[in-house]
Amino acid sequence: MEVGVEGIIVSNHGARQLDFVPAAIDALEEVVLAVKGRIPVLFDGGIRRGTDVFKALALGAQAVMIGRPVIYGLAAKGEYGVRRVIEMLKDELELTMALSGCPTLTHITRNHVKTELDHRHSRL
Ligand SMILES: Cc1cc2nc3c(=O)[nH]c(=O)nc-3n(C[C@H](O)[C@H](O)[C@H](O)COP(=O)(O)O)c2cc1C
Repeated sequence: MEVGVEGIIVSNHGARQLDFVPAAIDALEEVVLAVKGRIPVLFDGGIRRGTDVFKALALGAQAVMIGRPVIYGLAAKGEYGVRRVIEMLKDELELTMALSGCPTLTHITRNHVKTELDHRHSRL
């Protein structure tokens, strides 16, 4: 931020280069906490269903991006397949929000998810 960065994408590039790097989802919260809301934090890597979108938003991402799922949709059914993948993610996210009592995206909070770290702290 000191050098003028206007946003951060938390990503491990789909773990394609180094498959032993930490999962992007495990790095997300640390980045969000460091940024303190000053710039947008986006997230990608491993988003496969609406519940994954919900979790990333709960951990503080402003938005998520997807890579392979749209490629799978494209390979299976062309343009229609890409549209279906996006529709499915949207429908699943909306269902997850409804089941979690979140009428809008801004209602999704950190309290909606528990991480391994939370569990570890609760045992101390
Ligand atoms: C076929 C393919 C090529 C990619 N090429 C690049 C690349 O050249 N540079 C890069 O930063 N990320 C690249 N990525 C990673 C994506 O930008 C993105 O971070 C990743 O696909 C998101 O994870 P997901 O596929 O699990 O949704 C590539 C991903 C795929 C599937």
